[in-house]
Amino acid sequence: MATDSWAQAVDEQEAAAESIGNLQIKEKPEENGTTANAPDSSSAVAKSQGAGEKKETDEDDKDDKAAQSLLNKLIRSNLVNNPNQVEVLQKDPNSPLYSVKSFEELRLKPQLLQGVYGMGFNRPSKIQETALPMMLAEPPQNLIAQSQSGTGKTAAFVLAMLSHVDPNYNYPQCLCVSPTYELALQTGKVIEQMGKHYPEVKLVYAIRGNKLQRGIKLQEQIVIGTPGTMLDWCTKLKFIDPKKIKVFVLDEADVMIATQGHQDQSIRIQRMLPKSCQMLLFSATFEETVWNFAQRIVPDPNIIKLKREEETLDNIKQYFVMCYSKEEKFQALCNIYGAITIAQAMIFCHTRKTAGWLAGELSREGHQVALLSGEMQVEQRAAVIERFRDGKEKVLVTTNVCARGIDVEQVSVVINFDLPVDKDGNPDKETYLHRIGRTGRFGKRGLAINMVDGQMSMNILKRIQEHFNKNIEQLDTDDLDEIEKIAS
Ligand SMILES: Nc1ncnc2c1ncn2[C@@H]1O[C@H](COP(=O)(O)OP(=O)(O)OP(=O)(O)O)[C@@H](O)[C@H]1O
Repeated sequence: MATDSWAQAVDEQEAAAESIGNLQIKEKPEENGTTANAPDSSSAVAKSQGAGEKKETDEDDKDDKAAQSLLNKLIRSNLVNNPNQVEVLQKDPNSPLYSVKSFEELRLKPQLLQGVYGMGFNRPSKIQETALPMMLAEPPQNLIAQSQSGTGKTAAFVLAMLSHVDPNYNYPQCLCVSPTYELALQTGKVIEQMGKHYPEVKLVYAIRGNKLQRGIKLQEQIVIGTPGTMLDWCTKLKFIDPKKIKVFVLDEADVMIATQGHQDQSIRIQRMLPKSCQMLLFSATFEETVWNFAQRIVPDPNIIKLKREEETLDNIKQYFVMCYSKEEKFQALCNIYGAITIAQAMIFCHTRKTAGWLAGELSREGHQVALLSGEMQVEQRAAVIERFRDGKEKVLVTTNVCARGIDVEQVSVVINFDLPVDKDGNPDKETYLHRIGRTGRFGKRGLAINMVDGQMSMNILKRIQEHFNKNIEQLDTDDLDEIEKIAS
């Protein structure tokens, strides 16, 4: 498919594509330590956007934030190392700002300290250094915290919730709302792990499918769930007495506001809570809409921000190859593979169809190829990325939507089989930078090869080049000596 016709191809694909709204997680939370009243997984599996809510657009055109966020959680095993400094805006600028370098300084309950160390945490992460003293202060302080995924936000608010509950009282004291069932489950798992040595504290999931008998009052101290069910449990069903809530956490605020209705439901829950209740809101990004929402949820907040480390194109050698069809592009790719040793490469295509075709052709050529495609469920996608990250496959072919926001650290070669363009056919510079660029963390050199297949894509390439003011050299893939040079 020529790049020029991509928009049409996407349209066709969208018309035919199935929604990926049925992302499912099968596992049931473990029941050791902090006890979880999890619903039967077969009945409780809800749609990622909430059962019954129709997704507005199809996968190839939609930035499915909830799925991305979940994927990142599933494949991440470590803290993201961010060299930036946290910015702190205190409610009361005159009060001293505490920051801790160890968990001991927080004077946690011994059971919780044991839980924290049991999870392998040696010291607080950058965001935790400042957020934890604020959250654990007396009287408790409200907090809005923004930092990219993987910087330790979940662990921080879980520790705050576990510290504030009183296990002697058998009623809900902490509410935590998450945008989807799957994200709620992930947080629930962290609560269970961290509360492993604190079995008196119990947890229940307020999610569609967890049907409780009418008239009951919850005994669990922590309720985690999606906003709609949580609201019903506080209002119509009265399983929770909102007046007794001490801590209210709103997680993944940026994902939350992407779903119509979640904002209103969250605000309605918040309005029922007592003035003394501690309000905590977390977000990976902080655009205007998130900020407006955050201010409605959290009165008199302290604010902590940790800026994302910017990617750059320094240290990246960029080339383009002139072709006239996808077959020629494939041939050029084979020539490159024939001439240089590529440990691992990521190849980006516009559509699932091209990605599927290319993966098939490459594997016929004997390459170990992994394909990341939109129709896969989120867990399958996580498994593919994990295998690739572990080096089990050497080539990962994907569409941009699938791979957006995912860092596969060791990849030194990125191939744009199709150049990234936005819906209007303009160069998508941000995506280009994200695909090719590197942060200080992976400061090693990289190689980027762009496949151009006509005048239109040549124009796009020129605009990308001008924007970044970095030269993209032409590569003649029929000349083996020339290809060899790029690897040196
Ligand atoms: N202090 C710490 N020391 C070591 N590892 C930590 C620490 N805090 C959190 N982690 C680990 O780092 C990873 C990211 O943490 P966490 O999930 O809390 O981040 P997050 O900012 O909430 O990101 P996301 O929203 O994507 O989950 C997890 O694997 C977590 O177990």
